[in-house]
Amino acid sequence: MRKRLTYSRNIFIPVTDVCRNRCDYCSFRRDDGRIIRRQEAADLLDRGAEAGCTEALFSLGEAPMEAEGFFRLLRLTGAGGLIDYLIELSELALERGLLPHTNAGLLSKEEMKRLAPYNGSMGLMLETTAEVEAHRSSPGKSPRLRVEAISAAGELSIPFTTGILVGIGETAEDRVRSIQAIKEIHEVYGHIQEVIVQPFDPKPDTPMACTPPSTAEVLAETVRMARSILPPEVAVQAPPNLADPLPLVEAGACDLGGISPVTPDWINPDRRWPTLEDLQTQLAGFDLLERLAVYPRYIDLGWYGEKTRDLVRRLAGPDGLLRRDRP
Ligand SMILES: O=c1nc2n(C[C@H](O)[C@H](O)[C@H](O)CO)c3cc(O)ccc3cc-2c(=O)[nH]1
Ligand SMILES: C[C@H]1O[C@@H](n2cnc3c(N)ncnc32)[C@H](O)[C@@H]1O
Ligand code: MET
Ligand code: SF4
Repeated sequence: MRKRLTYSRNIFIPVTDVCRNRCDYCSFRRDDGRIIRRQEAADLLDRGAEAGCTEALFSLGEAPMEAEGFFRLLRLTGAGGLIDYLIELSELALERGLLPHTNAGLLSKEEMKRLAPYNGSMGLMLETTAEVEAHRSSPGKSPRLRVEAISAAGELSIPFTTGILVGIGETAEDRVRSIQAIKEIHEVYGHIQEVIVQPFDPKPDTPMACTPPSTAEVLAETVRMARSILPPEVAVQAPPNLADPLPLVEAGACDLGGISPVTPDWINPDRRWPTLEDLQTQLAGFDLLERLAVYPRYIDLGWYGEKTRDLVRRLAGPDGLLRRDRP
């Protein structure tokens, strides 16, 4: 049988680039940040729906409420608070047939509990369990806090995406420890649907502009290590806009993550996603299958937001992937 690779057709909605952290590798965060308005989000979501997308990835700076000036930006939207606004945006996505997946950085357990009903799944990158220089101005990248937040999502039975960022000053042993930490959390709660092996990509005008990214060999070795440590039901994801996917798939990655036909990857804006036709060519010999924001196993378990239930039922086929003959 040909090997199967999954991906999700998504649209990337940058909610706000205001962030309390300052990661040395990040070019997404802005001092003079902005917030997306309802109408802008609705227009993007309309375009996503038009292009056949099934997932809306909402990403934003962490705890923007703690950053100066955000209160004024949020007031422009008329929303009562950040979580209220994220819920409203999720509703706009659901109305258009897109399943929300939110990665907002650290959220409290109470915040996750409020937002989860409107999300197919949620995400938070562990990044690394090591104390790295790149995170010296990012209190929210504390490994302990990230492990606690991923665990809290498990207590809430939220299907979860996490991962490691490779090449930010961690060692090979640190990468093993990071993957082991994810495995241990999953052993307790069983909610980790995928682990992203995300290569650091240098950005101009950031403190890490001149830091060389990891080599293809290190990335492939990291994927192989992750595949050997994580249990088989946890997918290893390799984003195809940041590195040649073929060696990573050969090393054990089985998912390509979100691929947006409409929006750029706002975190890596100069790294265009390949088209599906490109991927079919690059990955000849593999079957590319479209999945939803929530993996089949969690659809079976009923572990997805209750407000997403009708849409999940409409989109999912008998195998839990995207239904081909959609009504
Ligand atoms: O928890 C998540 N982290 C996400 N992260 C991390 C992840 O590394 C990716 O899926 C891709 O890297 C695409 O570059 C993103 C980072 C990006 O630069 C772009 C998209 C995403 C998407 C997600 C996501 O869906 N969930
Ligand atoms: C959403 C995720 O994007 C990742 N991220 C942030 N900046 C970069 C970069 N320069 N290169 C690669 N990934 C990055 C982080 O891992 C974050 O958690
Ligand atoms: N700011 C969050 C984090 O780094 C979400 C992704 S980066 C925009 O965890
Ligand atoms: S990576 Fe996320 S947490 Fe770090 S500065 Fe960028 S937006 Fe903030």
